[in-house]
Amino acid sequence: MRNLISLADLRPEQLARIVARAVEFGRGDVQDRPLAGRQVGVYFRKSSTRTRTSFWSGATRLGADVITFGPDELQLTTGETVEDTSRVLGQYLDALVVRTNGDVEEMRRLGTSPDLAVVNALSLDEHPTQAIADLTTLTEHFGELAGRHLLVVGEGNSSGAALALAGALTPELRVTLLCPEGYEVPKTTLDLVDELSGGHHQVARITDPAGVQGPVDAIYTSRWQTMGVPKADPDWLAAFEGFRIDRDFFDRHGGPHTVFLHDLPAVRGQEVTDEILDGEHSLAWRQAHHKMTAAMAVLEWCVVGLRD
Ligand SMILES: NC(=O)NCCC[C@H](N)C(=O)O
Repeated sequence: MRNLISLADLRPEQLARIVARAVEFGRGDVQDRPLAGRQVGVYFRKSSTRTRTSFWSGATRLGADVITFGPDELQLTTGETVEDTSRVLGQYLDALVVRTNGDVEEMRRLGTSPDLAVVNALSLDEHPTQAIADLTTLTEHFGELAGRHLLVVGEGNSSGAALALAGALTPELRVTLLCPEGYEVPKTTLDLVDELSGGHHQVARITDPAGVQGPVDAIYTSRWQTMGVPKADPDWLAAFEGFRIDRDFFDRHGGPHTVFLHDLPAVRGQEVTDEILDGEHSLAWRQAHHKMTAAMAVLEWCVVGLRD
């Protein structure tokens, strides 16, 4: 059993292998049921449309049985420790897919049972399986990531942090994080990017849209209020002026072959216009499909290992 709690735990070749497997699943390449007889728990403390359903559906397609837990259904809510929960659930389950209000460190405590593979399906600070779905979408579309330039626009939230770490593990991919001042990817994540890559990466951080060195190959955005939670500053919207992905932004920083990605859910008209989200350059809906192929590749890697 192997956890997938942070992309920082993966070696570059492991990430590449998981993405390649997800691309295979995207071609409908599921010959057998590698998780037959396995039990996968899905424990979500926060709302989810894509991640919970895609893990559930993906696990079932791989032959596993799935049990789901709502936010208040485990004794964690009544004070049982995270470690004790892990020790017990490890005796029933092979994997536990978790979305919490906590950080990666809390998830690591849940991942202490050697018999239970814990998968981070979004923590406060990172969304690793989203980044795997994103790299899968880009790899499927472009054939390879080498030489491509991904522009990540908006709040430096859990998806942005995961993409920064993905950039550290994929030095052949250029990743520019364009986040408004005060809403950037945390410095701890950027330090981790340096550490993981030994300084050999193409992850850059800017706060002014005029600083984008385009045309880029992919423009990615995410809703501005992470998990729909209102921001503390009543004037926060002012900081995001110029960050909406509309036709003008797309034409200024993209080209005829540039694609658009969004982790969804979208707040239409805010971080992206309908024209772009539904337009011919949008891969956002295919990207949503790859939530499932990524989930399948991650579960297979965690529980039985990927075959070469
Ligand atoms: N695709 C997803 O997993 N969406 C969940 C929300 C992620 C998004 N960045 C948000 O925090 O709003």
